[in-house]
Amino acid sequence: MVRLLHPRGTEISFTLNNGVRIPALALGTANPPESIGGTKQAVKTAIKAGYRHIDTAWAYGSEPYVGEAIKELLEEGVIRREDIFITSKVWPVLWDDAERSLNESLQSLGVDYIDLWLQHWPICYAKVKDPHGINGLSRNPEKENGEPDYETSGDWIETYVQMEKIYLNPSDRRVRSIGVSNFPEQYLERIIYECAVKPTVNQVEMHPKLPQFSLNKFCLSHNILTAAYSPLGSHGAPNTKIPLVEELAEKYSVSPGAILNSYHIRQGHLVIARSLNNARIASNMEFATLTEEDLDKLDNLGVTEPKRYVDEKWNAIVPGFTGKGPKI
Ligand SMILES: NC(=O)C1=CN([C@@H]2O[C@H](COP(=O)(O)OP(=O)(O)OC[C@H]3O[C@@H](n4cnc5c(N)ncnc54)[C@H](O)[C@@H]3O)[C@@H](O)[C@H]2O)C=CC1
Ligand SMILES: O=C1O[C@H](CO)[C@@H](O)[C@@H]1O
Repeated sequence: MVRLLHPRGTEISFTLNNGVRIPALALGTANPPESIGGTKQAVKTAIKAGYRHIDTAWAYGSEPYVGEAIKELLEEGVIRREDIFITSKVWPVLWDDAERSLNESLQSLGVDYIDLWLQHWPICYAKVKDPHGINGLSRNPEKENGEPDYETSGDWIETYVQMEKIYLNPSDRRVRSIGVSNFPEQYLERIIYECAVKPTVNQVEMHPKLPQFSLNKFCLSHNILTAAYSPLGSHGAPNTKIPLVEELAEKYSVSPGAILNSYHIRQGHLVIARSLNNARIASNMEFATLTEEDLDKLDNLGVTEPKRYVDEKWNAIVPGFTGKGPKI
């Protein structure tokens, strides 16, 4: 058994390409609708345990619960606003109204700035009213034939252009940094070529079964940090059951969740893991100083057992996605 003195994942941070410091490990809040109310307690537990980064989005419906947690933590004197880092995102139904997205996120979160604001997907969706949707809009609008209802006249770069305008306005302090999510290399190239502000982060699905070698190489060469979402394999955390991950958890005396998070932090990537369970929130913070050999073995799973878990049918419009669900 290897025992090393080391920090926890929550104590490690990186620097974005605009100089802003970002905590490496975030608590995810894309909780299912039936348990979304548990988000408030999870955020409070996480921050009290040492997490300093919360990942949310306009589309998750979790922002009001994150907001309630932050309000109480501020009132209790546990943290100051500047002690925590909040990431939020613009969903593609607001592809041409980033201003509305930002104002609604700020309102729901009860804060006056967001630390990192991402374009959630390079997609333009039609705006369809839905009283059960997010702030009155359908999250994933569909046509009568069940196909995704894209705004075909839209250009996904419009969202980023609107975001950078807000970020670049010196009298506007609502956003400390901007970035993207689910962007393949060729889309990043277009942003770098056509826009004034290079994204600080590209948040993508990433774990040993989807190590994103080529995208990471591209992002590293452009000083864009990659952030790993669904590190545990999303719903039900299937990656925690991988025998190699269990073996490494035993070797380092940490949980399988901590091995999966450390896999990214050890390589200089951000990582976002979700849980509503106090013990798991705490165990996911542990950090294992995985060796090069361990990392190589984990990377090899991307060759022998490749899998993408987040691949819904409306994603298929983005290069690299099939829209056919988790099996590839
Ligand atoms: N930008 C984007 O398009 C996306 C961003 N995200 C962000 O990334 C976050 C994390 O990704 P998710 O897909 O939510 O999945 P995840 O990979 O974090 O796994 C969540 C699942 O793992 C379980 N779990 C957590 N810790 C565990 C442990 N130690 N042992 C066993 N089970 C454990 C949870 O109960 C839940 O079922 C999201 O909550 C969201 O904030 C997620 C998907 C897409
Ligand atoms: O962020 C997101 O979360 C869901 C999957 O959990 C996905 O639709 C979106 O990109």
